[in-house]
Amino acid sequence: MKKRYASTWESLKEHQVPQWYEDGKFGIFIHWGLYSVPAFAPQTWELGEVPPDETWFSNNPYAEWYYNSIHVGYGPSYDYHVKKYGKDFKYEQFADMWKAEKWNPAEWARLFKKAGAEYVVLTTKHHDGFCLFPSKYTDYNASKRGPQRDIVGDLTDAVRGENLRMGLYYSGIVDWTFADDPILNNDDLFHTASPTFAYADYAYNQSMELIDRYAPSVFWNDIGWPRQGEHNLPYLLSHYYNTVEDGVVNDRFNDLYYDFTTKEYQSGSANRREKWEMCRGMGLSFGYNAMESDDKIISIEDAISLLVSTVANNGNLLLNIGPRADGTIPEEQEKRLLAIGEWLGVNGEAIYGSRCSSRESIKYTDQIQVHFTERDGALYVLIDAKGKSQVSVTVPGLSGNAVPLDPKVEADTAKIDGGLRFTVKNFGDSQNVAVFRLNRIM
Ligand SMILES: C[C@@H]1N[C@H](CN)[C@@H](O)[C@H](O)[C@@H]1O
Repeated sequence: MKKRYASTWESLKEHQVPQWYEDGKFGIFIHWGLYSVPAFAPQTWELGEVPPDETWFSNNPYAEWYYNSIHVGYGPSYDYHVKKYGKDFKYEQFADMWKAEKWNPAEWARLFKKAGAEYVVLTTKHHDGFCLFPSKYTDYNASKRGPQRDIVGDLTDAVRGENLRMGLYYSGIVDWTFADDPILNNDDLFHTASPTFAYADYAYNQSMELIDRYAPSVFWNDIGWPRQGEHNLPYLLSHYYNTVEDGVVNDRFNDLYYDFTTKEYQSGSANRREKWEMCRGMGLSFGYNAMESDDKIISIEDAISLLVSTVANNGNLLLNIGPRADGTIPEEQEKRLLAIGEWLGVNGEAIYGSRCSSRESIKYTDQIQVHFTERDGALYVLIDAKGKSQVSVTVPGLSGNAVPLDPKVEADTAKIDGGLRFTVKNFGDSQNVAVFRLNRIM
């Protein structure tokens, strides 16, 4: 019997995180839209590295913030815009320059499958208010302008065709088509952005539209929910769960409710006793930044380290790609997705369907880290060499026969000082993280 949720916080709190989200571990975030046309931002900091003040917002590394970055009227993006497009060029003009002429959603979906992702989350409306779906509530959308197609629907079909879950991102509290005072600090972000009841109804209506049209497995709201519409949330979320029984929502509804909490780069917190998700771009931006060349984005080793450390601490990794305006995925981003997929192809047994071990991760003085996951009565030991070609570490309190999942890993294990000493001489096809299975949990 399908559970039915009432539009009350009490009823919503009975919702459990579904097994597919606990098991899935790895998703692909996609930021694609008008901002992909200029594809520019200064390469400054990771979110959380510096305070979210005027310096951050006027030197915003997020290319998808291009509208606000030029709207503040000074700074690197403003200077770039004036030089490239001219002072009088309006952001909205990008709506007729974005053609997605080389876009092949089936190709994207095949790549995400090869990357070992279990779910995908696509922006349906970012802060600029441009919708990637044929919304009844605005013509400022991709079926009427630019690509002239239902981007959300076409990708949803392709992703589901590869048996992956499709999630949708919605910019709940910020929409610069309703309120576009320049945002220069977090007070602007949470309090002056879209302050009207009219916008709250708009956000509610569009969210219902997305739920009813696409039944997304993830409803990924961003930044917050319009304060004037908080009373609507129990109905919206119960409608969502009654429509998508195994759907999940994040924690960006004004801290009122969540299935999973979120971290973004260095911002946010993770509690390994709860389900959480780490999201980040491959570089400093979510939207494509043409300045972010191969040497400026996360290395393959660091991406695998991030996946392993996130999963071992009860998180999922939602790694973002920023496609070009024409619909192609930059080669350097594709290279990382394929490498993660190859690593998961060899070591995925320790990742998919695993659960957080009671053993906490260990960081050794030379930065080497050892993480643990558990699954079906086995303990997995994931040794992250952090760039070293050979490592030797003793893991206390372990015993038993440790078998590398990658047959090309050359390693010895020995009982020593009440623990197991692992000496890895060759990481085989496992980049910088060698994984061992112990068939009984000690
Ligand atoms: C996933 C990211 N979330 C932030 C808000 N913290 C957005 O401002 C950013 O553009 C991106 O969508």
